[in-house]
Amino acid sequence: MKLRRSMLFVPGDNAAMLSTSFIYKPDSIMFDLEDAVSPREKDSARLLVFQALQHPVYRDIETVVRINSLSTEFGRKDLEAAIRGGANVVRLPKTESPEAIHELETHVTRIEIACGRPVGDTKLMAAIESASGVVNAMAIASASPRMIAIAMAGFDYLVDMHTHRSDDWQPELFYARAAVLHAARAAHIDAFDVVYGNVNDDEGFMREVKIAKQLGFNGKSLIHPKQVYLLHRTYAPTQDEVDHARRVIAAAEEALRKGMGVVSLDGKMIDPPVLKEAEMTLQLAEAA
Ligand SMILES: CC(=O)SCCNC(=O)CCNC(=O)[C@H](O)C(C)(C)COP(=O)(O)OP(=O)(O)OC[C@H]1O[C@@H](n2cnc3c(N)ncnc32)[C@H](O)[C@@H]1OP(=O)(O)O
Ligand SMILES: O=C([O-])CC(=O)C(=O)O
Ligand SMILES: [Mg+2]
Repeated sequence: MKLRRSMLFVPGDNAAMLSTSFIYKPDSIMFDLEDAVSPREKDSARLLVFQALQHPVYRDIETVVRINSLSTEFGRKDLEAAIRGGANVVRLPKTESPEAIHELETHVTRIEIACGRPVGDTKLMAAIESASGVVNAMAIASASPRMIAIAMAGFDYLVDMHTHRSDDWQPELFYARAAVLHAARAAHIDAFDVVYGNVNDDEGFMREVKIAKQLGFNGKSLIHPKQVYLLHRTYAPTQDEVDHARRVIAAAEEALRKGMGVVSLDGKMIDPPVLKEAEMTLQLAEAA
């Protein structure tokens, strides 16, 4: 089980951040060449990211590169740098259709062959940032066997929807979160919740982390190192949850020995889905 709770954005033009981001131990590091980099820095950022990808400190951590859209003058050059540099995953921003993934995949395969990487080695993920993207989320999530995740991108999405982010339970994001999550689960890939932009508001960030966890997201895209720690702490099962999961598994094994399909533990039913949930809790605790 590859743990993907935290995917930390690192602006591709920031040499200092590129050289230190691994110390914060996010599950994945995402070097950004898109919106965190101004147009005049795009070329130098691409070179910095190409070099960072090859540094030994990034050998043991999943590296992701957010490229510019292939319809821009930067997209194809970004993709060359990401694949030749050895990025594990390419993140396509503002994805609206499965055709965009097919186009991306054609270029990825061509570049892998050209640079001698095994075909299929580079994985893909898509950020969903518009109403069209949300409506097409299922087709996007299942557009390629290279797809490992889709991410809900709240900033651009809420602009497209003519609204803005609220506090509390965020009704403006509910449909999109649910749609992206269902698409990911149906395609058996991971799902990331939105970036939280106020790095000084831990309480607001934690509110969103709890929503994401409760809905079932694997994790969130992050923009600041302290968000990594806060998120990992919330996603980790508590000792009580681990103890309970162990008791559920023991009860289920006992039931199996006795030939019973369903038993009760502390008055609560234990059946196959309850057992599966307990196993997932232990897997998550072990991986964390
Ligand atoms: C809607 C979107 O597209 S979101 C994606 C694009 N946006 C991004 O990529 C933004 C990424 N985040 C950042 O650039 C920064 O965190 C900012 C600009 C938001 C805040 O930066 P700062 O004010 O410098 O934060 P702060 O002073 O708290 O940083 C503390 C330390 O963490 C480092 N740090 C901050 N953010 C990051 C990051 N994303 N990755 C790596 N290191 C980081 C800083 O370099 C600093 O290191 P130092 O103590 O060694 O000097
Ligand atoms: O992709 C992301 O997570 C961030 C982003 O661009 C957005 O919210 O518009
Ligand atoms: Mg965006």
